[in-house]
Amino acid sequence: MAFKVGLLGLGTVGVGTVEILQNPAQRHPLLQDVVIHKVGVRSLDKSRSITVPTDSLTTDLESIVTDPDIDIVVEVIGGLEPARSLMLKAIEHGKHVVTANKAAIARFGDEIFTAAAEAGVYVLLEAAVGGGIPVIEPLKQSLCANRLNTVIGIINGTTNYILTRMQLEGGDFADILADAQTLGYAEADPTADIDGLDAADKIAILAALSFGGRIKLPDVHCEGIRHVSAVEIAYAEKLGFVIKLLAIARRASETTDQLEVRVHPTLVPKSHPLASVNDVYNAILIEGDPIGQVMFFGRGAGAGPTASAVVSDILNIAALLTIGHGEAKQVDGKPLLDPLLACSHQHYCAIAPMADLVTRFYARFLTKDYPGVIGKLGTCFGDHDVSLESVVQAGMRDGFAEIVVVTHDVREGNFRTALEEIQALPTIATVASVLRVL
Ligand SMILES: NC(=O)C1=CN([C@@H]2O[C@H](COP(=O)(O)OP(=O)(O)OC[C@H]3O[C@@H](n4cnc5c(N)ncnc54)[C@H](OP(=O)(O)O)[C@@H]3O)[C@@H](O)[C@H]2O)C=CC1
Ligand SMILES: N[C@@H](CC=O)C(=O)O
Ligand code: NA
Repeated sequence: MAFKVGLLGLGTVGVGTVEILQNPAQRHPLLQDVVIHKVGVRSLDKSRSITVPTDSLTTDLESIVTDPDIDIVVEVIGGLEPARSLMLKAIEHGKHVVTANKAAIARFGDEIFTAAAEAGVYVLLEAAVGGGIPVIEPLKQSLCANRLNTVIGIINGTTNYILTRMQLEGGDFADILADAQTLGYAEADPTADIDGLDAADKIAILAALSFGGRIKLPDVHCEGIRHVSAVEIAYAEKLGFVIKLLAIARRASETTDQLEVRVHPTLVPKSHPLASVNDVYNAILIEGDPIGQVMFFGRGAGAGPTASAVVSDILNIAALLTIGHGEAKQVDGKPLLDPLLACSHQHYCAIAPMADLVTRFYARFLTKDYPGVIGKLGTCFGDHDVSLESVVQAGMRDGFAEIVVVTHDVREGNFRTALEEIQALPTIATVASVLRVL
């Protein structure tokens, strides 16, 4: 039995996918039953590192998603449109969909999964989060017996690559970003990586799967790495931390159903398992009851790793088709979907305001070098219940005394109010940096 794939996109991930499908030896035998029927691209003239039959290449992507011969549409063009419309049309035409497109799923997941449930088809997205790391399928299946509490991840390969190289070798941000683009890690528009938007899309998807409800993307607090300077990386190092762009989703407290869902650069203690996740590697640490902590680690971007996830989704669908998806069990004339593989959440999760977040903070101040400055800082913080774990007067910078503070766990709203008062003190020249600490 041959299952026909319509591939939308032949860029980094599309090429990686073709490479696996064209080389089935020593992989799962089911791969031999999967054939690439058509490939949709923007330009027919572009030179490609792989060869596909010229009569399968087309710029008419609509003809792929409506082709009655195609069983599975693989969407790896990226972006919002026409990716959204093409996926919806494929579903409407009874095709299963595999996508790596976290941006489209994070924004249009409701519409896409509702349409898929209506049509009795699967939309699988293992490649959309953590590239090659299996994390979507484990959340849906292997971990489904757990009450999950926390998901913390390094889930953007480009920023992890940049931060790692900044930490290890200094180096110019723009040059390092250019390397990440050459290696195929970055999005078509790398601001999605640098400003944390790609990680926000991914944590919204992970939170929805972990906590059983949809997430409104604007509810995800999102900060990127533009303001992480070499100075902060050096201070973090001295204090026993590394700086990572973390994406965090967790229950805000035992007593409410509210979640925290946020992305921001974070000082991570060097002893923490996420601290040693470097370069393009991603890792997702999940905590649940009764499993405790479990961590997934691997390459979060790049052609081969991402294609590994795409092809595993194709094979999952091929396996279901092999045993006769839709032929045996039907409800209202529609094929019954495996409830552990399909997405069927209806309600939206409530997200706690950032002001209520309880966390540690790092802050760096430039002050006039008068006696009593540290005391004034301490008083402002103390007035707002912000207790300090360490205060270091580190030296002079640009004629100002540099003071670095790390707090205990405090309420973010209180910390920000104290910071406003501190900023207004005549002795304070600048609040040079504020970062959260894990
Ligand atoms: N790169 C990575 O490491 C990862 C990427 N992803 C996701 O995978 C998806 C694809 O990424 P990637 O492979 O890097 O992207 P690329 O930019 O490398 O490739 C995009 C492909 O889609 C084609 N394409 C784009 N728009 C259109 C259009 N309107 N009509 C026809 N063809 C179009 C392009 O055609 P042409 O070649 O003719 O220009 C190209 O072949 C994205 O959603 C991305 O977020 C997920 C995980 C990792
Ligand atoms: N641009 C993304 C690619 C994978 O999703 C990243 O850098 O992680
Ligand atoms: Na994955």
